[in-house]
Amino acid sequence: MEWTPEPRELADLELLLSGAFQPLTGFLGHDDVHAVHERGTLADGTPWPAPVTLHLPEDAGGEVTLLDPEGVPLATLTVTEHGPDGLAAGPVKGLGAPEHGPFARLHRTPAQVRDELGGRPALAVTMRGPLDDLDEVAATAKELGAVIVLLPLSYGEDGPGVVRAALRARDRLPAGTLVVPVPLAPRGEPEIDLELREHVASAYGAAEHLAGPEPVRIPGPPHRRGLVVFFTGLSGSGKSTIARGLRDALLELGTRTVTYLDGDVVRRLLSKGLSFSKEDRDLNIRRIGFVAAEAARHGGLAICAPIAPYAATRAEVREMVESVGADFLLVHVATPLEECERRDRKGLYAKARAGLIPEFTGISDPYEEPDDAELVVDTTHVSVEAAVERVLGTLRAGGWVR
Ligand SMILES: Nc1ncnc2c1ncn2[C@@H]1O[C@H](COP(=O)(O)OS(=O)(=O)O)[C@@H](OP(=O)(O)O)[C@H]1O
Ligand SMILES: Nc1ncnc2c1ncn2[C@@H]1O[C@H](COP(=O)(O)OP(=O)(O)O)[C@@H](O)[C@H]1O
Repeated sequence: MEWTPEPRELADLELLLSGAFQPLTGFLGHDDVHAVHERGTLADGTPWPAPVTLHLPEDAGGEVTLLDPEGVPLATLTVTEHGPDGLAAGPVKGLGAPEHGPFARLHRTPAQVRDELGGRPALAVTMRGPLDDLDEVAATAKELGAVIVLLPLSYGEDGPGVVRAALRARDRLPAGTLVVPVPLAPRGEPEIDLELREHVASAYGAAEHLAGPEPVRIPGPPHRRGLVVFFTGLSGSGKSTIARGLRDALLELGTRTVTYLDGDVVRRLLSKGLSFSKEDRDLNIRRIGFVAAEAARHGGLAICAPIAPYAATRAEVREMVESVGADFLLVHVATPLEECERRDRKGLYAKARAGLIPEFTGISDPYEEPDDAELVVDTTHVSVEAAVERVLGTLRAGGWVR
């Protein structure tokens, strides 16, 4: 079978294939993960600081071809173990796919770098942001008589920026300084992260390792940050009416760019042909989330108003949006079913009751009430203007709109 791992898993795969995670040659199984957690070693006692794991779907086994998000086969995994938690272990073998992505031309395997060093001692500096003390790096290298190898840890959105910082630093360090991006995803705990960086540095031939300072992250002010306002609620609850009112109010203010993902337009274009089965609804919501996150990635404000009946799928969209550095605001339009049905603007509830529309949300299909909404609006006794004003008030209070 074929499988596309998550971005973090793909980053680990690249390090397994390049040899940067030596002595590992594949994803870890239960016993190794357990030993790593308990003792900071693999099950056989080899020091190793962090779990390197992969989740596969239940039915996976045997040989699995691992693909990148664009479908390019990267490696084969021979599954030797597949636990009930989905964790799959086994050795990986690269398929020689050409690397792409920003600064791919700078990537080199540890063996290539060790070759280039030709036995000279190396001082590796792993970086997640700009280096604040280049003099110290230069002095340490001089003391050791070592070549400086800058290893920008290029995983994630900030990756290209870290590589640029390394290239700038190289220009101010002694001639011969190397820059080799390494897509090492950060681990949750700083000490584990540091230990893993040590391992990677020594794989690249370093006699000594310096860890660059953690980047200082100053998030932009909320009115410049991307934002997705995501309305959820039953059909007829008032999502589209409030969403349109919000869009118009924002356009009148003129302080933010607005992308409005109208539910009907989505179903006519982006999600044309999808049904109202759980699977298709989930796909519809993921598509909406994907487009909204792209709009928010560069500081835009996106408004979406689908029913989005499933909590897990809404959570996925929240995650997608937050992973691009934007904010996510869930607005539950909590108008009760009786009121939606009384309004029955499109006559759909009557048809659903008569059994003419199967799987109709609230009648013959589930709606999972959110327990994580930033704002809840029941429109039963509220005017449209007042409902819009409540959302706008939340945006003003959070500083997203000025
Ligand atoms: N079976 C069934 N269940 C619910 N809704 C149905 C169904 N069939 C058609 N419709 C019409 O489709 C609109 C909901 O589409 P969404 O894309 O928002 O739904 S979902 O989020 O994918 O669940 C919804 O529009 P709104 O009234 O604007 O919510 C309905 O008019
Ligand atoms: N406070 C309110 N906010 C939003 N809609 C309201 C409100 N009060 C009454 N309505 C009416 O409820 C209906 C909601 O329909 P719509 O916005 O299409 O809902 P949905 O998009 O959730 O299916 C509209 O006819 C609208 O005029």
